[in-house]
Amino acid sequence: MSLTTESAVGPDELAVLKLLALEGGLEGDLKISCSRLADRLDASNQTASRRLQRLESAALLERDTVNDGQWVAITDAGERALHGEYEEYRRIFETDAEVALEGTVTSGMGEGRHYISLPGYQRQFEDRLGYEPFPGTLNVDLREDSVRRRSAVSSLEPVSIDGWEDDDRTYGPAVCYPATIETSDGETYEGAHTIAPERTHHDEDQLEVIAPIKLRDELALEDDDFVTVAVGDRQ
Ligand SMILES: Cc1cc2nc3c(=O)[nH]c(=O)nc-3n(C[C@H](O)[C@H](O)[C@H](O)COP(=O)(O)O)c2cc1C
Ligand SMILES: Nc1ccn([C@@H]2O[C@H](COP(=O)(O)OP(=O)(O)O)[C@@H](O)[C@H]2O)c(=O)n1
Ligand SMILES: [Mg+2]
Repeated sequence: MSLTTESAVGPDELAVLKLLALEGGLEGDLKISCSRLADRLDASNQTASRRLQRLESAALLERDTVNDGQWVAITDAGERALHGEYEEYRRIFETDAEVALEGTVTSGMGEGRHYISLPGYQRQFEDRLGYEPFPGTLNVDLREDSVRRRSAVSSLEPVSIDGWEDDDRTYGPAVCYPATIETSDGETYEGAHTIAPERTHHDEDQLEVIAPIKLRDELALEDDDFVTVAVGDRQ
Protein backbone atom coordinates (compact mmCIF):
# COMPACT_ATOMS: atom_id res chain seq x y z
CA MET A 1 0.00 0.00 0.00
CA SER A 2 1.42 3.41 -0.97
CA LEU A 3 1.96 5.99 1.76
CA THR A 4 3.08 8.77 -0.54
CA THR A 5 -0.16 10.78 -0.85
CA GLU A 6 -1.76 12.87 1.88
CA SER A 7 -4.74 10.55 2.26
CA ALA A 8 -2.86 7.23 2.14
CA VAL A 9 -3.76 4.96 5.02
CA GLY A 10 -1.44 2.11 5.92
CA PRO A 11 -0.62 -0.06 8.95
CA ASP A 12 0.68 2.95 10.95
CA GLU A 13 -2.61 4.81 10.58
CA LEU A 14 -4.65 1.69 11.34
CA ALA A 15 -2.60 1.25 14.51
CA VAL A 16 -3.67 4.78 15.56
CA LEU A 17 -7.28 3.96 14.74
CA LYS A 18 -7.06 0.80 16.87
CA LEU A 19 -5.59 2.77 19.76
CA LEU A 20 -8.43 5.31 19.56
CA ALA A 21 -10.97 2.46 19.47
CA LEU A 22 -9.36 0.91 22.57
CA GLU A 23 -9.82 4.27 24.32
CA GLY A 24 -13.54 4.25 23.46
CA GLY A 25 -13.50 5.96 20.06
CA LEU A 26 -16.22 3.67 18.71
CA GLU A 27 -18.72 4.68 21.39
CA GLY A 28 -18.72 8.41 20.55
CA ASP A 29 -16.56 11.53 20.62
CA LEU A 30 -13.21 11.11 22.31
CA LYS A 31 -10.94 13.91 23.50
CA ILE A 32 -7.24 13.40 22.84
CA SER A 33 -4.09 15.48 22.80
CA CYS A 34 -1.49 14.99 20.11
CA SER A 35 1.34 14.82 22.65
CA ARG A 36 -0.35 12.02 24.63
CA LEU A 37 -1.06 10.15 21.41
CA ALA A 38 2.59 10.67 20.38
CA ASP A 39 3.71 9.17 23.72
CA ARG A 40 1.52 6.13 23.25
CA LEU A 41 2.86 5.65 19.71
CA ASP A 42 6.45 6.28 20.75
CA ALA A 43 6.58 8.85 17.93
CA SER A 44 6.96 12.63 17.54
CA ASN A 45 4.01 15.05 17.83
CA GLN A 46 4.39 15.75 14.13
CA THR A 47 4.10 12.05 13.25
CA ALA A 48 1.02 11.58 15.45
CA SER A 49 -0.60 14.63 13.91
CA ARG A 50 0.17 13.46 10.36
CA ARG A 51 -1.40 10.06 11.01
CA LEU A 52 -4.57 11.67 12.36
CA GLN A 53 -4.68 13.92 9.29
CA ARG A 54 -4.42 10.92 6.97
CA LEU A 55 -7.19 9.09 8.83
CA GLU A 56 -9.37 12.20 8.48
CA SER A 57 -8.60 12.60 4.75
CA ALA A 58 -9.54 8.97 4.19
CA ALA A 59 -12.86 9.61 6.04
CA LEU A 60 -12.02 7.01 8.69
CA LEU A 61 -12.01 9.66 11.43
CA GLU A 62 -13.82 12.93 12.11
CA ARG A 63 -11.94 15.64 14.01
CA ASP A 64 -12.75 18.87 15.76
CA THR A 65 -9.74 20.83 17.05
CA VAL A 66 -10.13 22.86 20.26
CA ASN A 67 -7.66 24.85 22.42
CA ASP A 68 -6.41 22.00 24.55
CA GLY A 69 -6.54 19.12 22.07
CA GLN A 70 -9.06 17.65 19.70
CA TRP A 71 -12.29 15.69 19.66
CA VAL A 72 -12.22 12.64 17.41
CA ALA A 73 -14.87 10.14 16.35
CA ILE A 74 -14.29 6.97 14.35
CA THR A 75 -16.61 6.92 11.30
CA ASP A 76 -18.55 3.89 9.99
CA ALA A 77 -15.84 3.49 7.33
CA GLY A 78 -13.23 3.54 10.13
CA GLU A 79 -15.10 0.83 12.00
CA ARG A 80 -15.25 -1.26 8.82
CA ALA A 81 -11.49 -0.85 8.34
CA LEU A 82 -10.87 -2.12 11.90
CA HIS A 83 -13.31 -4.94 11.34
CA GLY A 84 -11.33 -5.96 8.24
CA GLU A 85 -8.20 -6.29 10.42
CA TYR A 86 -10.17 -8.30 12.98
CA GLU A 87 -11.37 -10.70 10.25
CA GLU A 88 -7.78 -11.25 9.17
CA TYR A 89 -6.68 -12.09 12.70
CA ARG A 90 -9.64 -14.42 12.99
CA ARG A 91 -8.51 -16.19 9.84
CA ILE A 92 -4.99 -16.56 11.30
CA PHE A 93 -6.12 -18.02 14.63
CA GLU A 94 -9.28 -19.91 13.70
CA THR A 95 -8.42 -21.48 10.33
CA ASP A 96 -9.08 -25.05 11.43
CA ALA A 97 -12.31 -24.24 13.21
CA GLU A 98 -14.28 -22.26 10.66
CA VAL A 99 -14.51 -20.93 7.14
CA ALA A 100 -15.82 -17.36 6.79
CA LEU A 101 -17.92 -16.87 3.65
CA GLU A 102 -19.08 -13.42 2.55
CA GLY A 103 -21.92 -12.34 0.33
CA THR A 104 -25.22 -10.51 0.06
CA VAL A 105 -28.71 -11.57 1.04
CA THR A 106 -30.90 -12.43 -1.92
CA SER A 107 -34.36 -13.79 -2.68
CA GLY A 108 -34.62 -17.20 -4.31
CA MET A 109 -37.42 -19.13 -5.92
CA GLY A 110 -39.58 -19.49 -2.82
CA GLU A 111 -39.07 -23.27 -2.78
CA GLY A 112 -36.96 -23.46 0.39
CA ARG A 113 -40.08 -22.96 2.53
CA HIS A 114 -41.75 -26.03 0.98
CA TYR A 115 -38.81 -28.40 1.38
CA ILE A 116 -37.88 -27.33 4.91
CA SER A 117 -41.50 -27.93 6.04
CA LEU A 118 -41.70 -31.53 4.79
CA PRO A 119 -42.13 -33.99 7.70
CA GLY A 120 -39.41 -36.35 6.34
CA TYR A 121 -36.86 -33.51 6.76
CA GLN A 122 -38.43 -31.92 9.86
CA ARG A 123 -37.97 -35.11 11.91
CA GLN A 124 -34.28 -35.23 11.03
CA PHE A 125 -33.72 -31.51 11.71
CA GLU A 126 -35.17 -31.90 15.20
CA ASP A 127 -33.06 -35.03 15.90
CA ARG A 128 -29.78 -33.93 14.36
CA LEU A 129 -29.76 -30.13 14.58
CA GLY A 130 -31.78 -29.92 17.76
CA TYR A 131 -34.47 -27.54 16.50
CA GLU A 132 -37.41 -27.11 14.15
CA PRO A 133 -36.19 -24.69 11.48
CA PHE A 134 -38.12 -21.61 10.36
CA PRO A 135 -39.76 -22.71 7.08
CA GLY A 136 -37.39 -21.42 4.41
CA THR A 137 -33.75 -20.93 3.56
CA LEU A 138 -31.99 -17.56 3.73
CA ASN A 139 -30.16 -17.34 0.40
CA VAL A 140 -26.75 -15.64 0.26
CA ASP A 141 -25.15 -14.65 -3.03
CA LEU A 142 -21.47 -15.42 -2.34
CA ARG A 143 -18.63 -13.14 -3.44
CA GLU A 144 -16.24 -14.69 -5.96
CA ASP A 145 -13.46 -15.37 -3.44
CA SER A 146 -15.96 -16.99 -1.07
CA VAL A 147 -17.23 -19.29 -3.84
CA ARG A 148 -13.64 -20.51 -4.13
CA ARG A 149 -13.19 -20.77 -0.36
CA ARG A 150 -16.42 -22.74 -0.05
CA SER A 151 -14.60 -26.00 -0.89
CA ALA A 152 -12.70 -25.68 2.44
CA VAL A 153 -16.00 -26.33 4.23
CA SER A 154 -15.78 -30.02 3.32
CA SER A 155 -12.89 -30.43 5.81
CA LEU A 156 -15.30 -29.55 8.66
CA GLU A 157 -17.60 -31.92 10.58
CA PRO A 158 -20.94 -32.18 8.70
CA VAL A 159 -24.45 -33.04 9.91
CA SER A 160 -25.98 -35.33 7.28
CA ILE A 161 -29.67 -35.26 6.40
CA ASP A 162 -30.79 -38.44 4.62
CA GLY A 163 -32.90 -38.72 1.49
CA TRP A 164 -36.37 -40.23 1.98
CA GLU A 165 -39.53 -41.03 0.03
CA ASP A 166 -43.30 -40.83 0.32
CA ASP A 167 -46.00 -42.43 -1.89
CA ASP A 168 -45.41 -39.93 -4.72
CA ARG A 169 -41.67 -39.34 -5.04
CA THR A 170 -38.18 -39.43 -3.57
CA TYR A 171 -36.49 -36.52 -1.77
CA GLY A 172 -32.74 -35.95 -1.93
CA PRO A 173 -30.21 -35.89 0.93
CA ALA A 174 -28.58 -32.68 2.22
CA VAL A 175 -25.49 -31.69 4.21
CA CYS A 176 -25.56 -29.12 7.03
CA TYR A 177 -22.79 -27.31 8.94
CA PRO A 178 -23.17 -25.14 12.05
CA ALA A 179 -22.92 -21.45 11.16
CA THR A 180 -22.88 -17.97 12.68
CA ILE A 181 -24.30 -15.08 10.65
CA GLU A 182 -22.84 -11.64 11.11
CA THR A 183 -24.19 -8.43 9.57
CA SER A 184 -22.09 -5.41 8.58
CA ASP A 185 -23.32 -3.70 11.78
CA GLY A 186 -21.71 -6.48 13.83
CA GLU A 187 -25.05 -8.10 14.81
CA THR A 188 -24.64 -11.88 15.05
CA TYR A 189 -26.80 -14.96 15.23
CA GLU A 190 -24.96 -18.11 16.34
CA GLY A 191 -27.43 -20.97 16.17
CA ALA A 192 -27.81 -21.33 12.38
CA HIS A 193 -26.75 -24.01 9.86
CA THR A 194 -25.81 -23.92 6.20
CA ILE A 195 -27.74 -26.47 4.18
CA ALA A 196 -26.61 -27.86 0.82
CA PRO A 197 -29.30 -30.03 -0.77
CA GLU A 198 -27.87 -32.61 -3.18
CA ARG A 199 -30.68 -31.79 -5.64
CA THR A 200 -30.86 -28.06 -6.11
CA HIS A 201 -31.54 -25.44 -8.77
CA HIS A 202 -28.75 -23.26 -7.42
CA ASP A 203 -25.02 -23.18 -8.26
CA GLU A 204 -22.10 -23.08 -5.82
CA ASP A 205 -22.39 -19.28 -5.62
CA GLN A 206 -25.64 -19.54 -3.64
CA LEU A 207 -25.37 -20.42 0.03
CA GLU A 208 -28.56 -21.43 1.87
CA VAL A 209 -28.90 -20.95 5.63
CA ILE A 210 -31.50 -22.32 8.04
CA ALA A 211 -32.19 -21.39 11.67
CA PRO A 212 -34.88 -21.84 14.34
CA ILE A 213 -35.93 -18.23 13.75
CA LYS A 214 -36.53 -15.96 10.75
CA LEU A 215 -33.09 -14.45 10.19
CA ARG A 216 -34.45 -11.52 8.15
CA ASP A 217 -36.44 -10.40 11.21
CA GLU A 218 -33.83 -11.27 13.86
CA LEU A 219 -31.02 -9.41 12.06
CA ALA A 220 -33.13 -6.84 10.15
CA LEU A 221 -31.84 -8.17 6.83
CA GLU A 222 -33.01 -7.09 3.39
CA ASP A 223 -31.96 -8.12 -0.11
CA ASP A 224 -28.45 -6.89 -0.99
CA ASP A 225 -27.37 -6.56 2.67
CA PHE A 226 -23.82 -7.81 3.25
CA VAL A 227 -23.35 -10.76 5.61
CA THR A 228 -20.53 -13.00 6.78
CA VAL A 229 -21.44 -16.63 7.33
CA ALA A 230 -18.84 -18.25 9.60
CA VAL A 231 -19.21 -21.96 8.88
CA GLY A 232 -18.02 -24.48 11.48
CA ASP A 233 -17.87 -24.69 15.25
CA ARG A 234 -16.39 -21.74 17.13
CA GLN A 235 -13.47 -22.64 19.42
C1 LIG B 1 -33.90 -29.79 2.80
C2 LIG B 1 -33.99 -29.56 1.33
C3 LIG B 1 -34.23 -30.63 0.48
C4 LIG B 1 -34.34 -30.44 -0.88
N1 LIG B 1 -34.62 -31.51 -1.67
C5 LIG B 1 -34.82 -31.31 -3.00
C6 LIG B 1 -35.21 -32.38 -3.87
O1 LIG B 1 -35.35 -33.53 -3.43
N2 LIG B 1 -35.39 -32.13 -5.18
C7 LIG B 1 -35.23 -30.86 -5.72
O2 LIG B 1 -35.43 -30.67 -6.90
N3 LIG B 1 -34.85 -29.82 -4.93
C8 LIG B 1 -34.67 -30.03 -3.59
N4 LIG B 1 -34.34 -28.96 -2.80
C9 LIG B 1 -33.87 -27.73 -3.41
C10 LIG B 1 -34.89 -26.64 -3.71
O3 LIG B 1 -35.64 -27.06 -4.82
C11 LIG B 1 -34.20 -25.32 -4.07
O4 LIG B 1 -33.29 -25.51 -5.13
C12 LIG B 1 -33.41 -24.67 -2.97
O5 LIG B 1 -33.73 -25.09 -1.71
C13 LIG B 1 -33.51 -23.18 -3.08
O6 LIG B 1 -34.75 -22.71 -2.76
P1 LIG B 1 -35.03 -21.15 -2.67
O7 LIG B 1 -34.43 -20.50 -3.91
O8 LIG B 1 -36.50 -21.07 -2.65
O9 LIG B 1 -34.39 -20.66 -1.44
C14 LIG B 1 -34.22 -29.15 -1.43
C15 LIG B 1 -33.98 -28.07 -0.57
C16 LIG B 1 -33.88 -28.25 0.79
C17 LIG B 1 -33.65 -27.06 1.66
N1 LIG C 1 -34.11 -18.97 8.85
C1 LIG C 1 -34.62 -18.27 7.82
C2 LIG C 1 -35.06 -18.91 6.63
C3 LIG C 1 -35.60 -18.15 5.61
N2 LIG C 1 -35.71 -16.81 5.74
C4 LIG C 1 -36.42 -16.03 4.71
O1 LIG C 1 -37.74 -16.56 4.63
C5 LIG C 1 -38.27 -16.46 3.32
C6 LIG C 1 -38.71 -17.82 2.83
O2 LIG C 1 -37.60 -18.66 2.46
P1 LIG C 1 -37.54 -19.38 1.06
O3 LIG C 1 -36.30 -20.18 0.97
O4 LIG C 1 -38.83 -20.11 0.84
O5 LIG C 1 -37.53 -18.17 0.02
P2 LIG C 1 -36.37 -17.65 -0.97
O6 LIG C 1 -35.04 -17.90 -0.31
O7 LIG C 1 -36.52 -18.45 -2.22
O8 LIG C 1 -36.63 -16.20 -1.20
C7 LIG C 1 -37.17 -15.82 2.48
O9 LIG C 1 -37.38 -14.42 2.45
C8 LIG C 1 -35.89 -16.12 3.27
O10 LIG C 1 -34.85 -15.19 3.02
C9 LIG C 1 -35.25 -16.19 6.90
O11 LIG C 1 -35.32 -14.99 7.03
N3 LIG C 1 -34.71 -16.95 7.91
MG1 LIG D 1 -34.35 -19.76 0.30
